[in-house]
Amino acid sequence: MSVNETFAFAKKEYERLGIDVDKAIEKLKSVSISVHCWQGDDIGGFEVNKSDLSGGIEVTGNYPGKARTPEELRADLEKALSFIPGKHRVNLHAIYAETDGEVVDRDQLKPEHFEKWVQWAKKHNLGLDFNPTLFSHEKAEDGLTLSHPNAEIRQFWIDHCKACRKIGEYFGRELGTPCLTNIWIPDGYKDTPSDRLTPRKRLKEALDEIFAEKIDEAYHLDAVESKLFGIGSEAYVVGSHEFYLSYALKNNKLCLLDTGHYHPTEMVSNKISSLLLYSDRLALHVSRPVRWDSDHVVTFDDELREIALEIVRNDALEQVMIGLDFFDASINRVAAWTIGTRNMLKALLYALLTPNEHLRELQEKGDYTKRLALMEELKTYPFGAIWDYYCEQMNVPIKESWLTEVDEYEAQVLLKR
Ligand SMILES: C[C@H](O)[C@H](O)[C@@H](O)C(=O)CO
Ligand SMILES: [Mn+2]
Repeated sequence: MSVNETFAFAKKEYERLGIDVDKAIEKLKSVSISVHCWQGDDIGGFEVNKSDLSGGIEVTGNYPGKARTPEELRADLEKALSFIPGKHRVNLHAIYAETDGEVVDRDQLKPEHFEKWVQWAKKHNLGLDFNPTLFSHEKAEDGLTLSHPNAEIRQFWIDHCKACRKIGEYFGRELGTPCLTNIWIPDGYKDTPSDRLTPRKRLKEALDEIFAEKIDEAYHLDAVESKLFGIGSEAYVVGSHEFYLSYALKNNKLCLLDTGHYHPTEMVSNKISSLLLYSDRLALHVSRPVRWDSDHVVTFDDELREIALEIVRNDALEQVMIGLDFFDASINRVAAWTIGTRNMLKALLYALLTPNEHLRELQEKGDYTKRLALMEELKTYPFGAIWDYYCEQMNVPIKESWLTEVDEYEAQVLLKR
């Protein structure tokens, strides 16, 4: 059967549940996912004086062909995006600045250092998001940055974050879509602290200074990302979930929830509706923790579907800024982007094809039998036929056919690096 024939059959199945399939597809077309550049080069960046990866995050694997230059990284991103339906965004880090061989320290970064990224984004109709990089630097060697007891080091990182907000604003003004600039810091202690409050006071003061300059939200939004622990900060992280949730609510910033940054049984899907009650917007780093914050490639698993269902059933596609955050160096990196981003979009389509109103009514009248039965039966509805049709409509390869092109790209480009 052709894609259209299987689609026609599947569409009738969903219409029987009262789903407007065409409307669901149109809605999905409007969703932009922020694709993280750092999967393409194992969070290396392009600084003249590069430091080793630090900050308590790990990239494992040594699959050949990672991008070594901005041009290679942009080419790999273009290749991956050619397999991903829809119009999306690319999420950059400050270490991806292009300074033409000049040594520019992070507190001195300027919009001009990202001009090539903006020209590229314009050419490919992409939005850009941004992150200050408060790791992989000599001034972050002891694992402390914005909360550091040394005022000079703290000021360096405050100035770096201030510079990054201006770069984010530049992205927003140039591209006509607000840039989300997300601050994550590695600050914490390996072992039991003797004082949890003082570092958090310093972080709060640092953030207050960083955000003192108001930037038009038409061009720029601020997010703060919490964490539970890192390698070397197992006992205590200054920027905990409670800290940033409170800070974001009190200062009207976006709280960014990374799905790898909570206890293994603590689900981000369970948090979204609570935040939506108190904040206009929130942000996500969708990742897949295996045993710890391992940043595995996102798969089409229960939690991904549940996150998508929470966003869709609460009509929050405009309020939740969906970013991805995984870095697997054990597989082809173009394939990693493709798998993870297509899965995020699949999960959103799955949620858009779910009779959410009917399920809500079943819950409200206490019919938990039908609620469970229907949610389970939906898992074997012909969702894949709708996804294939969507991919074909969006001129991207259907099913695993994109792998052929990835193999060719690997042979002709990646393995020659
Ligand atoms: C590279 C990112 O800033 C990083 O992954 C951060 O978002 C994070 O999740 C750290 O664990
Ligand atoms: Mn993250």
